[in-house]
Amino acid sequence: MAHGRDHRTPDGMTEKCGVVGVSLADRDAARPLYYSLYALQHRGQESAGIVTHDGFQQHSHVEMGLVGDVFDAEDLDQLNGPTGIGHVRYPTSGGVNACCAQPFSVSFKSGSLGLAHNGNLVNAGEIRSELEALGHAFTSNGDTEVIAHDLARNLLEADLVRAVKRTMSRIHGSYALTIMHDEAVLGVRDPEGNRPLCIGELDDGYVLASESAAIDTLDGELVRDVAPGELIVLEPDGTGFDSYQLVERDSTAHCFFEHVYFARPDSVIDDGLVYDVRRNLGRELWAESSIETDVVMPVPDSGRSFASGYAEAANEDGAGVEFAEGLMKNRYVGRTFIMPTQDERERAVRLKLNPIRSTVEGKTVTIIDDSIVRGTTSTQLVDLLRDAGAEEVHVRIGAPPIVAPCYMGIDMASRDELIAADRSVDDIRETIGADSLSYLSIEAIADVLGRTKGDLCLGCVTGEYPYDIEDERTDRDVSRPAVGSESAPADD
Ligand SMILES: O=P(O)(O)OC[C@H]1O[C@H](OP(=O)(O)OP(=O)(O)O)[C@H](O)[C@@H]1O
Ligand SMILES: NC(=O)CC[C@H](N)C(=O)O
Ligand SMILES: [Mg+2]
Repeated sequence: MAHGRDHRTPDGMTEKCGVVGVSLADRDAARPLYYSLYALQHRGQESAGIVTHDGFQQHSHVEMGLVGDVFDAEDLDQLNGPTGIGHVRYPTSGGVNACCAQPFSVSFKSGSLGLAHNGNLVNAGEIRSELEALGHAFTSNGDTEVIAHDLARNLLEADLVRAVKRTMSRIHGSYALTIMHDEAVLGVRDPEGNRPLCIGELDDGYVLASESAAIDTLDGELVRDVAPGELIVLEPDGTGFDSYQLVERDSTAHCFFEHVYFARPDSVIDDGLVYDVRRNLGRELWAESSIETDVVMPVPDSGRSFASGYAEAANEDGAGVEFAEGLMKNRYVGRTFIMPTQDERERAVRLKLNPIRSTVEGKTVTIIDDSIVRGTTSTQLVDLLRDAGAEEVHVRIGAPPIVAPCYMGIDMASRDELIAADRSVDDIRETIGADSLSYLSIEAIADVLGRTKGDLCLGCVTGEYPYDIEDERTDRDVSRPAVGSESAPADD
C-alpha cells in the first residue's frame, strides 16, 4: 500500500529504493524493466520511473505512484531502445514529489545521462554547494541529482570509467546506482557494500538489480553480486559485461537490516538466500531465548521465516510446539512502520492483522517478529491476543533492539520515537504488555551472516556508525550530517 504518501513531510524519510538496469540484444528493454521494478515494489512506493536509449536519443517516463499505476501499455511502447534503467523510490533525501522522482536525466555537452540511486549520501550538501558555485542548476533538493551532476561534470574531462571513479571518490554514504550514459548501462555499488546490487543473465542480455528476485521475474540467472566499490558496464548489445574494481576498502559496512527486514525472502543477497538467513536467525533466537509455549506464531509478513526456524529448532529440542499462522493478514495493507503518524500506524496494524481466536484461546502463545521499531505492532498484538483468549503472550524478536536512527536510508525514526532508545528490555516488555520479551544478539546476526561485526553496518543497534557522521541529529532530515573525509582513490 502506498502508506500515507500524501502526508509525508517534505524531507520525510524512509525505506529503501530499488534500482534496475537492462541491456538486450534485439528487443526493447521497457517491459523487462517494468517487470523487474514490479518485483522490487516493496523497496519503494512513492514514485517509479524508466529511462531507455534507442541509440539516438533517451526516452523517459517518471511519475509519482506505484509501478502498476505509473506505466500503461502506451507508456511502455514509447520507451524505445534495447537498453535502459529503472527506479522505485522511497525518499530518504529531498522532497516527496515529482522533482525528486528517479531516474534523473541530465543532458550535457558530451551526451545524455540517466541515474537511479538506492542509498543515502552524507555529504550531498557540500558537493551541491560546490557544483552550484560552478554554475550547475538543480531541479530537486535530494542527494541523487548531486551524483548525476558530479558525474556529468567529470564526463566532460575524463572517460567513462575514470569519471565514475572520480565521482566515487567524492561522494560518501551508501549507494547502489544504475546509470545510463548514452546507450551504455552501468551499475555501481558503494565501497562499503552497504546497499545490495547484483548481476543477472537473460537469454538475450544482462540485467542489474537491487535484488535477485527481479532477475528471477525475468526468468534470468543470478550471475553474482556486484562487489563493494565495483563498476559494471553492460555491453550495449547484451552480450556481456565489463568489471572495474574502482575502490577497495579494508572493511565493508553491509546493512544487516536488509537481510532481517527489507529484502524479499526469495532474494539472494551477498551470496545468502534471505529466507535461509531469516530461518537461521529464528533458530538462533530459540537457542538464545527458548521458552515453554503451546503455540509459535509469526507476525506476518517479515516474521514468517524467523518463526518457522524458531519452531523447527524448538521441536528438534523436543519442545513439541505447534506452529500456527494465527495472525491473519489483510493482503491490501502493506508495510506499517513507515507510516507518518502514530494514529495512522496504529489503525494500519489493526487493519492489517487479526488473530484467529481458536489458535490462541486458553494457550501460551509466542509471537515471533523480525524487529521492534516504535513498538506499535507488538503492543497492539499482545493486546489483541489477550483479548482473543491467550493465557500468556511471549514475544521473540529476530534482531537486536533498535536504539539509534539510521542515516543510510532506512526509516528508523528519531531516537525519541524508538521504543528501545532509552529503555531496558524489561521496560520494553512492560510497555508492550508481554509476559516475556527477548531480542536476538548482535553476535548471532554476525554469525548467521557469516561476517565479522566490523564488516556490518550496525549503527541502528549500537549507535556507532561506520560512516563518520559529525552531526548526529534527533530529527528526520537525513541529508544534513557531514561525513569526515576518507582517503580518496587515486584518479587513475
Ligand atoms: O515496532 P514497529 O514500529 O511496529 O515496527 C516493527 C514492525 O514493522 C515491520 O513490519 P511492517 O508492517 O512494516 O512490514 P512487514 O509486513 O513486511 O512485516 C516489522 O516487520 C515489524 O513487524
Ligand atoms: N530510499 C532510497 O534509497 C532513496 C534514494 C535517494 N536518497 C532519494 O531519496 O531519492
Ligand atoms: Mg512486520
